[in-house]
Amino acid sequence: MTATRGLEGVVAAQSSICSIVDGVLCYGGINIDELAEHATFEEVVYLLWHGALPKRDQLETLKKQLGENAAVPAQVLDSIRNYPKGVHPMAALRTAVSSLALYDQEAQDMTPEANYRKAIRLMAQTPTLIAAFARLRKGLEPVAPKTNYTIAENFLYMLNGEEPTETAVKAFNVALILHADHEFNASTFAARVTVATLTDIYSGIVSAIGTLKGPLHGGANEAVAAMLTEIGSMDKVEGYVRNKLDNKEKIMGFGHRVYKDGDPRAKWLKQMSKALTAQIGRPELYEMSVKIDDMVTGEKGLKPNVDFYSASVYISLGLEIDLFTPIFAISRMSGWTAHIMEQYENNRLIRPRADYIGPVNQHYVPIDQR
Ligand SMILES: CC(=O)SCCNC(=O)CCNC(=O)[C@H](O)C(C)(C)COP(=O)(O)OP(=O)(O)OC[C@H]1O[C@@H](n2cnc3c(N)ncnc32)[C@H](O)[C@@H]1OP(=O)(O)O
Ligand SMILES: O=C([O-])CC(=O)C(=O)O
Repeated sequence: MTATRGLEGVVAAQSSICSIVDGVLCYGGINIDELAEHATFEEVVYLLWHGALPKRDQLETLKKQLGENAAVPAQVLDSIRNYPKGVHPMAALRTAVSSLALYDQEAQDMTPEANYRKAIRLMAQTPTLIAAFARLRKGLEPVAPKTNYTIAENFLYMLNGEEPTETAVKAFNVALILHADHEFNASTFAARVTVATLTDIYSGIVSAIGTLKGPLHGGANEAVAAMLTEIGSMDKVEGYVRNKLDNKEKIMGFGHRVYKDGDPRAKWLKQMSKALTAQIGRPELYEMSVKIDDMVTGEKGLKPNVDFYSASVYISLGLEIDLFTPIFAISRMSGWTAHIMEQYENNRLIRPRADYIGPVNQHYVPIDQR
């Protein structure tokens, strides 16, 4: 038995949710470019969950269900009040989502209908949990969600306690669409492995959140923002990047396990970064990003992934850096729940083998003889 490091190139299961073929990303067979240009995030959620775009009444029903389920149980909100203020919001989200299960009467109901209702609640409540923690840690009261708002509107509204601008909602909607699913990425795979034991949907989502948090995955967008802050100005870009490359250190937001010729989502975020940084009067954030991109692409042949330009987009939207990965989680909740439901539909335990390379023919030695 020979191991494939990091399971590179291993096809682990069949799926009908999302495809990456020759660098083209599609949800339910629809190119991400068309969705980014025309769709709403709610349409994409429906597409991932049902395999087809919703008709008008189906979309209205889903929006109503999401709006009506956005408020979180009071017990969960109260427990968030007691979280240490300095913890990372992804750690807070991991615990908060886990605690949602404690107050969900249907948590252990494994019927497809109950799992679909839980997917709706998870999708609807994740933005509320994140916004509540983001406010409580600053000593501000949480803002209750509005039942008639979209996910993008509601999150920005709950976070800031004021009506979001049309520009912010539009940009946020596109960012949510672009991050919604990505076949067997690490966090989705973690979720599928977890629920393949036939445990509950919340357990799968907690695994996924913990997995997304890492800097090699979703956490990279925060690392990119930290890098832009550390660099600070255009004249420092070259020295910074050269130093990293010479020391063989990774530059966050570049490279990808699947895309070797560029991430199709990055061009959208690059375009948004250009427009939004100009609008807030900080074009240097975009210019520094482009210079880093040119150097890393030119010298290492590594292209920016979805996390690279999303950093300057989110900074432009006035979002705090440590909320970037939780925002990714809001979007990816749609994909995680879609994959969990697909896994349940045709389940088999996921259990690979290890290529054992440890010692053999050893014997038990009594403790005082070791
Ligand atoms: C939503 C997402 O999860 S997108 C990915 C977000 N993660 C990042 O942006 C973190 C930075 N990027 C990386 O760490 C990697 O490119 C990953 C994790 C995305 C992909 O990893 P892998 O497919 O395992 O590639 P791996 O890490 O083996 O890299 C292959 C080679 O490219 C180099 N490399 C890969 N990414 C980078 C990078 N960002 N900066 C510098 N060098 C890099 C590696 O050092 C390695 O070089 P070597 O062969 O000389 O040792
Ligand atoms: O697919 C991956 O490995 C990582 C990624 O881009 C994502 O999860 O969006």
